[in-house]
Amino acid sequence: MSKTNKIEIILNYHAGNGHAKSACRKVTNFLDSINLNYEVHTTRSDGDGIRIAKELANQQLSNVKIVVIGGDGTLNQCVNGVKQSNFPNTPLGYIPGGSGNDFSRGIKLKIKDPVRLIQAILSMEKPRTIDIGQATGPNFSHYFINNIGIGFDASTVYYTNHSARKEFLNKLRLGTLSYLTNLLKAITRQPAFKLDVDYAAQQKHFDSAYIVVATNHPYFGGGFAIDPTANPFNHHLNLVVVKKITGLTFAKLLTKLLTDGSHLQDKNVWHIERTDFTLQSSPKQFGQMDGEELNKHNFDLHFQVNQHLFWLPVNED
Ligand SMILES: Nc1ncnc2c1ncn2[C@@H]1O[C@H](COP(=O)(O)OP(=O)(O)OP(=O)(O)O)[C@@H](O)[C@H]1O
Repeated sequence: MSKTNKIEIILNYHAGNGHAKSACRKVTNFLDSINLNYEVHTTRSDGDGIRIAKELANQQLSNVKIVVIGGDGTLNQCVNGVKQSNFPNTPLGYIPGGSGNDFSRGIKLKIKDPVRLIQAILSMEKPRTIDIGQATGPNFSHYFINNIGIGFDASTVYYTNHSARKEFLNKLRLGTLSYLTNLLKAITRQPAFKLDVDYAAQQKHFDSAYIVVATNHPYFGGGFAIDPTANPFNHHLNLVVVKKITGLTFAKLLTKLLTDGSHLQDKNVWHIERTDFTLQSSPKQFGQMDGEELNKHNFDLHFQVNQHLFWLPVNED
């Protein structure tokens, strides 16, 4: 790629409770200081990230880099927008500005400062290929950057989004605490449900699934490593199923998950790493995709690993 002449910024100023907005200001001040042309496209409502990214990708402007500033939900929308465009391989740059930022954690993005990151993005000659997930089913077809969860973690996302304390805790930069307090609420309310998994010509049935997460990298909920072995560069997705357990057994498992990741060895946890698998769950449960609510459904989804090109300075190790 030759010299970048313009940066098209897609900004969700709402993300991270002002964090994305302030990151964008730092980036645009820097771009002004080096006289590099840019345009800021702000998302105004749900779904805008898809629309704006699709429109920009369709323009196929040469010597232009598209850079997303927002949280995981915004990046999810922009990836889906580009994939829906006539040029689905259009690379995306990303400056994390959300409250959870699980994608940047999962790909081990080391540069945190927005100005240093835009400098690194500008200096990249070739985009980096990073795994993403793809989930398809009747009436559903989406790409995801982090994970899709059914049950417990999705209930936690639901209660967090509908909690009056979320904004307050986010203001204190305590988004993870907000997630944690609502996790306790989900423990008391999430029922067990039936789950069928099809993978590599094998079937596995669960009568009492409780946490089900198909994931591209280790993290969900703002830094909890649901599967420490997942790797966004190995061209596989991981699936973690935790059976319904209660009381002290659950408390012990949760402690393992929150501390050293040894929960994967627990007899109540099942996990696989595959290029694709199918999940069917019933009755209706909450779902989440990259931290965004999917509402309640009987899920019937085929998962497969996919890739996208990113202007992101990351390595596999
Ligand atoms: N102008 C806007 N006003 C309100 N909500 C918006 C606006 N633009 C986008 N959104 C919504 O913001 C949500 C995405 O937020 P995002 O995930 O990027 O930030 P976050 O939740 O702070 O970060 P993270 O997911 O990393 O914790 C989406 O639901 C999207 O529809």
